[in-house]
Amino acid sequence: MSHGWGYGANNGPEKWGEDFPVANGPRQSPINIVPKEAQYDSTLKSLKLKYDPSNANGILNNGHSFQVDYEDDANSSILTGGPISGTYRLKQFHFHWGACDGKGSEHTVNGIKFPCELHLVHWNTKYPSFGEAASKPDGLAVVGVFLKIGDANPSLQKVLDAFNNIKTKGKQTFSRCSTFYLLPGCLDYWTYDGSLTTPPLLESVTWIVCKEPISVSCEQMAKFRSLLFSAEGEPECCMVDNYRPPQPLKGRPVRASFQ
Ligand SMILES: NS(=O)(=O)c1ccc(NC(=S)OCCc2ccsc2)cc1
Ligand SMILES: [Zn+2]
Repeated sequence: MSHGWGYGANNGPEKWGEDFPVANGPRQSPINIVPKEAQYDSTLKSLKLKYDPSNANGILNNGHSFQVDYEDDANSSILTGGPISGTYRLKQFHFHWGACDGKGSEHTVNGIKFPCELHLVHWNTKYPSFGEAASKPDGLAVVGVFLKIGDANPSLQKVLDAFNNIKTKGKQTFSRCSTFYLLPGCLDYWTYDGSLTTPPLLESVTWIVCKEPISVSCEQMAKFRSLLFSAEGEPECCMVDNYRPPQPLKGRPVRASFQ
């Protein structure tokens, strides 16, 4: 792949292995979750998420998705409990979505795709930085939340209202949005050992996928699809279908925090 990775025919997920051989590794993400095959584990703790909106740094169109970055120099927005031990700091959150409501999520459930999936990215504070943690098997923890079509999501709307300023790759703007309200009411989850779902595809992620989706309206999904992969002045390329398909489980256990 001579040019940067992306989601097109020439640089998409089927080609990533050329530059990132770990793409065919033993613990790649996402996966298809089959609830009946998940093992209930009564020792799994409940998720503890503490998010402080005041350390949100702003929203960036990074050319693959948009992400809301967080100040991660203190334990103000953290994940504890769940399947992890210790304290993981929120670094950013972002989404993956489709060109239509029938696809877009990275994880699937019984082969079902959701129109969108939220990823809340955290790193283990036993390491000095995200970059260090990203190369360790217990370095990262990503909380995945499915979005399903329904009522408009007021918490999401705060992020979408900033979209006119970040239409093209490289644009960023300020937004103070509270991550906490992007979480579902019930925090039952599945968990398994996996990887980043985009290059460099590092196998350092403890995945925590919430069973309960949050809602997003059709109009809000249309707003997601108004962003561009392309930079200002380049031929316009709509930011849609920025998801990697499920990868082989290769014998990994998927545990459930609920019966
Ligand atoms: N979709 S995902 O949640 O698996 C996910 C999360 C973070 C990233 N990458 C990030 S935040 O990279 C920051 C730069 C970096 C530093 C060391 S390795 C990557 C890629 C995919
Ligand atoms: Zn992601």
